Amino acid sequence: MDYKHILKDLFFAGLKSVDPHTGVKNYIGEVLSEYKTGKYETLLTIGFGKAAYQMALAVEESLGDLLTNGLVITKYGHGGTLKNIKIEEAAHPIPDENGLKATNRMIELLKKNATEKTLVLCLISGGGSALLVAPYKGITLEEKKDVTKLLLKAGTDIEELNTVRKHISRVKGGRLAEHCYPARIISFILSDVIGDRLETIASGPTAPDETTYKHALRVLKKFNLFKKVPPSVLDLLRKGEKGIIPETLKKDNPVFKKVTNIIVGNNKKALQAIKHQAVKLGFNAQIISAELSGEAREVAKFLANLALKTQKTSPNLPLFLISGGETTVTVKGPGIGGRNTELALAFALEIAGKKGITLLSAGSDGTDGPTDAAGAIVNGDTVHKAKDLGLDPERFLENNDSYNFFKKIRGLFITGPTGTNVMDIQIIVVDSP
Ligand SMILES: Nc1ncnc2c1ncn2[C@@H]1O[C@H](COP(=O)(O)OP(=O)(O)O)[C@@H](O)[C@H]1O
Ligand SMILES: O=C(O)[C@@H](CO)OP(=O)(O)O
Ligand SMILES: [Mg+2]
Repeated sequence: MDYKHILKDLFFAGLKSVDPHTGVKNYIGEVLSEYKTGKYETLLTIGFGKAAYQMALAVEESLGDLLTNGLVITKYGHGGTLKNIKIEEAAHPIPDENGLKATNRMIELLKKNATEKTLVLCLISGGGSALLVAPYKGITLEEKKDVTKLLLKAGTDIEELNTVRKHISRVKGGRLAEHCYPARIISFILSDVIGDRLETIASGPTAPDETTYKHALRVLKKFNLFKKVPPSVLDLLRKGEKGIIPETLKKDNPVFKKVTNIIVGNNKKALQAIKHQAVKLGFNAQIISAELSGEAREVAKFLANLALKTQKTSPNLPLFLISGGETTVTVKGPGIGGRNTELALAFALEIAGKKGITLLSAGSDGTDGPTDAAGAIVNGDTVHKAKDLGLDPERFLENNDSYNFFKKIRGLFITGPTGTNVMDIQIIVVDSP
């Protein structure tokens, strides 16, 4: 049986359950009832992230003319036009001038409007760290871009990456909430972080930060970046460590008395919907974890072993094994790829020649790394198919060139931007050999 279409349908069923538009509508009542207490004169919407436009659209549809003003920043190609909320587009994952300008405008907007009588609705989704960009005094945008590039390439996980980003920013690590003070803030958050850690999603602009300058320096040390990062960045972090400049906002800060953070969708919800749909189609299904992390090719080995073992021992075949999370790739080669195509290629090598196992691995946002694919679909024939075409799969993996590998063998899974963003999803179907 060819499971490719079923895997794709299941993936889309998962995405539907974490549609940010629906997520916002599910919780908008909280904003409305707060606004209707009569305490507020101004209702402002701000937002940033890959799902920002979809979230803003839901807000405009729900609140209409109650909205006073708004500005959200999303990734290029993810925007649209709204009546009351201005949509700006900027670069991700490396920030750019557009992001910087839009963020400055957002800070101005907050400065002008933030009073006790203002209710700020803040729409947060993954990608926000790059899109909401305001380097700390003494650091230029170019320097910020350099640090981001270095950290991404080094294979930092999102906690580590954002620990550094939070400490060189005027808006991350709770500092955006400070710009809103004394206004009331309700943040709707679409989580693309393992464990839904508020301080990590989009670098926690409205959440208390548990990390310190010391932690940020530790990250640079761990990845041997002391000599590589711009001196201004090292200098700032060291000043922070010595207490010369203030820390990011901690949980006892009075600013947070004004803030409510609400998660409106996450990876786990998508996995549950996939399981539900698989069962509805008459299959057995099991969620492995919504917290997969680690080097993509290692995670691939773990999943392949699990699938092979399941094939040998489970009485319930065909069985769908569902997982999610966010792996990391330490990019050593010159190739093109993302976490999902890398994982899929490594998985294909592990199950080469075996019958009955198919994997789909894809980014829920529809973009895997700097590519136009969401991920890839592989089975036991993938490696043979490549070899028949004269390709060396191991070589492609070594070069971190998984995108080109799948492009050549037509194994890419392409969806275009999906409008949502809840990390990555793997669905494996295990059938008898
Ligand atoms: N050649 C490559 N092969 C595999 N992964 C890569 C490659 N180049 C970059 N990446 C990975 O892509 C990730 C960024 O992908 P992206 O989908 O934009 O991230 P996110 O979904 O978190 O915003 C980084 O973790 C980086 O390690
Ligand atoms: O914005 C961010 O900090 C992260 C996590 O939320 O998202 P992404 O990995 O998509 O950049
Ligand atoms: Mg992605």
